[in-house]
This record gives sequence, C-alpha cells and structure tokens, in this order.
Amino acid sequence: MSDDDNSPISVRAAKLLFADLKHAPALVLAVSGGPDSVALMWLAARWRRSLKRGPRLTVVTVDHGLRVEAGREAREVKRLATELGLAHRTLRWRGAKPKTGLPAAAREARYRLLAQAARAAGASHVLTAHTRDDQAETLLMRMLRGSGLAGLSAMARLAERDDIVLARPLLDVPKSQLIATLKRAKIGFADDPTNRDTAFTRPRLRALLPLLAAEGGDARSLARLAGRVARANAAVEVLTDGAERFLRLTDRDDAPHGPGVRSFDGVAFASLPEEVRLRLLLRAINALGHEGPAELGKVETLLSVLDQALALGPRAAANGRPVLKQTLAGALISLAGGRIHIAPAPARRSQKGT
Ligand SMILES: Nc1ncnc2c1ncn2[C@@H]1O[C@H](COP(=O)(O)OP(=O)(O)OP(=O)(O)O)[C@@H](O)[C@H]1O
Repeated sequence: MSDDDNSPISVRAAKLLFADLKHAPALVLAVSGGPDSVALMWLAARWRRSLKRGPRLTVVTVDHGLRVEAGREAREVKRLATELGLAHRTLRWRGAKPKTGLPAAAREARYRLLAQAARAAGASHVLTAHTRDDQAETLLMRMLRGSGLAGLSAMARLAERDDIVLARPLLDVPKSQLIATLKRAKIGFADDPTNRDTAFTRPRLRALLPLLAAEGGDARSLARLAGRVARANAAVEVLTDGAERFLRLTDRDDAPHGPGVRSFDGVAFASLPEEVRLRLLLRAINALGHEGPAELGKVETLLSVLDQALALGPRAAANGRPVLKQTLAGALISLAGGRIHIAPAPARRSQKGT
C-alpha cells in the first residue's frame, strides 16, 4: 500500500471522481451506514456544494430486516444526510426471506428497491460505494469460480441494471483512503459484523487478501488485472458484433431471419475463432431462450458438439434432417442443411399434462 492510499480525499479529487455525473438531473446515493457509503455521501455532498447547478441528491438506505441494529443505522444515516442538506429515504425489504442464498437474495432485493427509489426521484443513476478493495474481492471470487472474460472483468464503473445505470465512482479508490477521509472529517460509521462472518464466502476471501498482498498481489494489482481483462473483453465483444455482420453477409436470400429465429451458415460459422463462436451462441440463446442466461460451461459443451458435427462437413447435411437438436436455457439449437438454427424451445408440458 502506498502512502497515498492512507491520505484523505480532497474536495478537488472528489470533483474528479464525480465529474461525469455533473449533468445528471438527479442521483440516488446507496448508503448502508458503513464506512464506504458514508464516505460516498460525504464526498458527494461536498462535490454538489462546489457546483452552481448540479444534480439533486437523494440518499437511500435499505433495511433488509435481517439485523436488529439496521433500523438505528438507517436513522443515523438520515441524521447525517440531513446535516449535509440531503434528502433521505429508508426502504424496507418485506416478505419472507429465503433459508439459503440469503446474501444474493438480499442483494437482488436491494437493487430492486434502489431502482424503484431512483425512478421515484427522477434519478438517472444509482451510486454505490464499491471500492478498489471490493473490485479485488470480486475478481478473486470469479477466478475461483472459473469465470470467463466477462466475469473476470469484475465490476464496471457504469453498468445497467433494472433499467437504471449503476455508477461506482469510488471503484479506483482504496477503502483506506475513505476511512482516512471520514477520520479527518470526524464522521462516525456503522460496523456491520456480517462483513466478517466467515459463514459467507466473501468475508472468507476478504481474509485471504492480506496473504496475497504479502506475495505482491495486492488490491491495486488485482483491480488492474480486472481492468485489463475488461479491455480484452470489450474488444472481443466488438469482434463478435463484426462476426454477426459477416454471418449476415454470407447468408443466402432464403436463410431464415426475423425476431423468432437466428440462423448461421455452418461453414462461415466454423471459420470464426472459438471465443467468437461461443459468444454468438450465447447471444442467440440468451436472446431467444426463455429460461434466463445460459451457463457458460453448458454453451461450451454445446459448441464442442456443434463443432464436431460441422467438421463432418457435407455428411452432416445429409437428407436435410437435423444432425443435432438440443435445448439449452429455453432455446432450441439445431444443425440442419449445413445451417445452425436457434429458436425459442417449445414450452415444456407440465408433468400432469395440463
Ligand atoms: N443496506 C443498504 N442500503 C443502501 N445501500 C447499500 C446497502 N448495502 C449496500 N449498499 C450499497 O452497495 C455497496 C456495496 O455493498 P456491499 O459490498 O455490502 O454489497 P455487496 O452485496 O457485496 O454488493 P454487490 O451487490 O455489488 O455485490 C455499498 O457501498 C452501498 O453503496
């Protein structure tokens, strides 16, 4: 960690962090009461004050109803928000809570509530306080899962979710700098013990970070790796766009098109790099399937089966009957007459046959 990593953030530096959000009509700040998001609120308030005209800021705290202290923490955020001249709302996650996968369900509910609050406030963006340390943890989690390039890109500074743009202005900032900023401003914050609860994956991985840092793999280098992967991922996405155009150009006039089906010439498809072929399949399956995003591993298996069938060449096209027919994530993928077809799979009949 460099000395800079422990220095408070100046108002001038804060202006740079938020500069691209200056023209938004309104912004929602997602503030749990922990150090990172309290620092986000404080920095955003200072930045807003430095502008003649700028976005309206609304602070939103989600009470997941999971810890008794949550209500008090939300009131503390409200007190500080009011002191800073910002509007504040507390939103509650109501209803039954799942017995397994609680962190993921809580996160889904939180983003849904934040998106609702943004729409109500006329805000174009929801700002979260993810830091460089969070970025490093996210990369580590995805590495352990064996994610593809998109997953290893970790979090983006701007991302769409639930029809709202999520902005993470502190993504390059180390958490230690946020704590130093609050310390200097004499602002307190809540300590959420769940962040250290080793029953959950993320806190266990968090505990590994100092060991990795001692080997030279600190949050800065992990976050840099995520940035480099994101750059490569964006390049492959552009190549895939180009490949889609190329496949359209190689289509015969009678090739099936339209919103309900995608179809690729097998020979042209086979000439493309494996990663691009994989993404073409993923895009088509996710666009036409009705069972949510396809798992990367399953699409990889499908591609290898498809590649083998395509390698048989003309024999694969014999008598026009499909040589491959498979459903995946609610899409039907078939190879017939030398063409790959992807269409929505027919709805499965219920077991009772009703
Ligand atoms: N209860 C809450 N109310 C409002 N905002 C919250 C709340 N909890 C988290 N946030 C926002 O989300 C950011 C990330 O929080 P945290 O790292 O705890 O969540 P996470 O579940 O790991 O996030 P992600 O959903 O991106 O994986 C916080 O800095 C804050 O901006």
